Amino acid sequence: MEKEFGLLRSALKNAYITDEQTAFLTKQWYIGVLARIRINAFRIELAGGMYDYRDLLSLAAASVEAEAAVGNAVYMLPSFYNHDCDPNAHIVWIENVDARMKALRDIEAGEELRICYIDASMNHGARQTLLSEGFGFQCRCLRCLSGD
Ligand SMILES: C[S@@+](CC[C@H](N)C(=O)[O-])C[C@H]1O[C@@H](n2cnc3c(N)ncnc32)[C@H](O)[C@@H]1O
Repeated sequence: MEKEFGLLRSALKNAYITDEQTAFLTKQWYIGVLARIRINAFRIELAGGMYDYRDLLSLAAASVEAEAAVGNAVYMLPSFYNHDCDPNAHIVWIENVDARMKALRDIEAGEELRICYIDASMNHGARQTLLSEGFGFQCRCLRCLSGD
C-alpha cells in the first residue's frame, strides 16, 4: 500500500500537477478509496460460450471452468446491489466486461434485487464471518435469520 501510494504521488508530481491540486491526496484518502473499491468491486470471470445460463448448475459449471478472473471492476449501478445469502439475482460475464444480470427465480414487482457477495454454499458461521470481516456488516437476510 505504501509503495502504491508513493507511486501515485510521484506520477502526479511528474505530470506537473501542483501540490495545491493534490492536497486531497492523503494516506487516509487513499485508504478510503481502496476500501470503497474492495467493497464495491466485482471479480470478473469470463464464462465460456458452451453453456446455456438458464439454471444455476450451468452457471456454476461455467464459473469453475473459467480459467481465472480477468480482473476487477466497479460498476455504477451494480454497486447498489445489496447482499443476500439466498439471492434472487446473479451477475455474469459472457464474453467481455459487460455485466449481465440474471434472475435466479421469479421476482415480484417492487422486490429488491439482491445478489450474493460470497460463496453461498458456506455454512452460517463462515458466511457471517466473511461478510463481517470482508464487507463490514452483519447479514440479516431471511436465510441467516432462519439460522441456516
Ligand atoms: C456494494 S454496497 C451495496 C449498496 C449499499 N447498500 C449502498 O446503499 O450504497 C455493499 C454495502 O452495503 C451494505 N449491505 C449490503 N448487503 C447488506 C445486507 N444484507 N445487510 C446489511 N448491509 C448490507 C454493507 O454496508 C455493504 O458493505
